[in-house]
Amino acid sequence: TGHHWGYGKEDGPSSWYKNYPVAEGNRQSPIDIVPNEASRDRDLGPLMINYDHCTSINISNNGHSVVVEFNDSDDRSVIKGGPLDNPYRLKQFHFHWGGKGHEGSEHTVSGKGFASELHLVHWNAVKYKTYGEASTAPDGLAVLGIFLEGSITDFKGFNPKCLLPSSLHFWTYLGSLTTPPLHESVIWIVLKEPIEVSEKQLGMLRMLLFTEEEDNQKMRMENNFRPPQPLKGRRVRSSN
Ligand SMILES: NS(=O)(=O)c1ccc2c(c1)[C@H]1CCC[C@H]1[C@@H](c1ccccc1Cl)N2
Ligand SMILES: [Zn+2]
Repeated sequence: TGHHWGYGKEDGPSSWYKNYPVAEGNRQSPIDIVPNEASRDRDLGPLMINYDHCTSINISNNGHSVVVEFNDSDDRSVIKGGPLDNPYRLKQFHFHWGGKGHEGSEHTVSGKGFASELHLVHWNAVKYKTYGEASTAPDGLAVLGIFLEGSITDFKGFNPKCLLPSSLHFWTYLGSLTTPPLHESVIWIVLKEPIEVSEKQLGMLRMLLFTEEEDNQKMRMENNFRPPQPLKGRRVRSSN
């Protein structure tokens, strides 16, 4: 199924274009966000996030990240408002992280990275019948990106509701999946305020192992982040 890809020297982000030519497309993610080049857009209403009745199904290691899947058979956990014309259903969340310090997030802010980045993945169930169909449509997915930075506080478990920072101010732009198949189907919403997690929690993410399918040797899963991609004339909007 599909081509093997990873974050190593041979199969990492700089080689993805070979099997996924869209890697060189016009709306690739992540990007470097430059706050004072973002345009404040008064038409951007507030983000409305309702995870009150979210039901997580499982937590798994898909070989590229640790993923928590949710029941998306109805609109119990949705995000709407902001740049979105419809409610988008929560499907899963996962993380990207680095081996140390301020490397590990996918988006950067004026060139500054964070220790990790949480992606809450939602799909447009109003316009599309399945997640798979939405994942290839230009307005099919909405991913909420939240920066994690190391500090002494803990975050309590994986309930996405308590993973949100106090402020829902955000940047938004049209982009793509940050991993193969790199579909240009994501409306990105990146929160300005990072959440704080403890070094212990970050250490846990860094401890996760994944297997190399072929030679089945254990490899450390870290630095599972794609570097920022060319903006190619796209506008980044900012909530007021
Ligand atoms: N980092 S990210 O937030 O830009 C992101 C968000 C959603 C998805 C992906 C990456 C990729 C990575 C694993 C699965 C694949 C995709 C998907 C899942 C199931 C079926 C089809 C597809 Cl394309 N879902
Ligand atoms: Zn991701």
